[in-house]
Formats: sequence, structure tokens, C-alpha cells
Amino acid sequence: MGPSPRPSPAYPPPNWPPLRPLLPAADLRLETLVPDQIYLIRNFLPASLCKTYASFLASLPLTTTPGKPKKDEAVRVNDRFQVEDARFAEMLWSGTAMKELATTRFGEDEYDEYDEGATLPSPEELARRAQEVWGGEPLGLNPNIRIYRYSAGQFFAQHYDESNSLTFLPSTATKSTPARTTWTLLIYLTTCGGGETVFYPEPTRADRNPEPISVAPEIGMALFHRHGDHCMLHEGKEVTSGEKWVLRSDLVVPR
Ligand SMILES: O=C(O)CCC(=O)C(=O)O
Ligand SMILES: [Fe+2]
Repeated sequence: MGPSPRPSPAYPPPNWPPLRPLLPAADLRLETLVPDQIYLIRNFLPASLCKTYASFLASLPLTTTPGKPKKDEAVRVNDRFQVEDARFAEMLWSGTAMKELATTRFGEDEYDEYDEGATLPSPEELARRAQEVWGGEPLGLNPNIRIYRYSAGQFFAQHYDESNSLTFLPSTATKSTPARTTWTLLIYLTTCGGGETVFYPEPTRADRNPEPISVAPEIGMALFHRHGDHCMLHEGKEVTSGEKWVLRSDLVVPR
């Protein structure tokens, strides 16, 4: 099971450092790691900003997971902070290159190797394909923002992430939309020893013993993976040195 939603603690939204500087969208791309399952944006946040964030986040009241998880809850040993912040979720989505990369530029990396003359599908066609993969037209990110800090010895045992229903109300809108989450978003703010996010594909007829897919945290890298019914079993490996900082949210589409 993924981390279950908890009643939000009474924290006011933190005074997040501005999401600046950022790399221009033109210098970034959505990279397909496993089609329909895992996509990456390397350098989504530059190293200098990640550093600013890690020290800022260290000032928040993170709480260590109780040693004994509730029934059906994944064994997770890390320090965590959770807050509802629609404004920050929206900044991450449309105040960065994320929205553009995930919508009108979705899938463009498939055409990288084509001849010079090859024409890219139109933005409309790419947006249509994006909707197929994301499970609808993305509305933005889940305002339920989670911060994890794993120190040496901490980890997140194998589990599946669940889809959650929510009422989506962007900070700039007045009308809310019945919505659901379809993909997990992890943004790695540091590197560390160990701490890989490892995915375990289901065996198929064609491949009875698929290799696990191991993603080592890279500073500023964003990772999307499908969750809900088609979530791959995955885990956060034990950190062996340094600290692993992760910002977690989810992609939200209309229900
Ligand atoms: O920290 C990681 O690498 C994995 C986190 C995770 O699986 C989750 O937030 O559900
Ligand atoms: Fe997970």
C-alpha cells in the first residue's frame, strides 16, 4: 500500500523559497524510462535551488515514522512533513517547465533519433497522446505535498501507490473539479549513497523474469510513475550515506 492520506496537520503552508532560478523549458525534456510507466525530467530544479530547498526543508517540523506501521501500511522509515498547499502545487506545475513538458511536449523524445527531415507530431497530437498516458487531461499537481528525508539506515519498503480522489481547486480558480490522482511525482533534491527507487515489473509471457529498474537519486530530477491499478511494485532502498531528500506529489486528472 502507498502512504495513506492522513488528516492534514494544522500547519500553515510554509514560506517556500521561490522556484528560481530554473533552466529554460527549451533545455529540458520529458524522458521516457519505461513507456507508460516511468518518465523523468533531469535538472528539473537546478542544483543551487535544491541546496536552498534542502536547508529550508530541514527547518520544518519533520516527524519520524513510528516504528510499527498500521496494518496494510508500507514499512516506511523516514522523516516526513506533509502539508496542503494548492499555491505551491500550482507553482511546481505551471510556474516551471513541468506543465509544458507533460502536455504539449509529451512524447517528443521518441522522435529524437529520427532523420533531420522527420516532422514532429503537432502539439495537439502530442497533447492527445499525453492524455492517454496520464489518464485524462492533467489539471495540475496534488496540493497534498509530502517531504521525505531519509538518513543513513532509512528506507521505504516495497509497496504500491494508490490513486486518491480529491476535489481539485487551483489557487487561481473559483470552480472546483472532481479529480483523481493517476501518477506519483517524486522530485529528488539530493544524491546519496544507496537510496535508489527500484521498480519491479510484472513478469509477462514474453519476459518471465524482468530485471528490476533502479533509479538512483539525481539532484533536481523529477520522476513520474504510474500509480493505482497499474502501479509497479517499488521501494526506496536503504540510504547508506548522506541524506536523501524527496518532494512528493501526484499528477491530478478529472475524475
Ligand atoms: O523515496 C522513494 O524512493 C520512494 C517513495 C515512494 O515510493 C512513495 O512516496 O510512495
Ligand atoms: Fe511509492
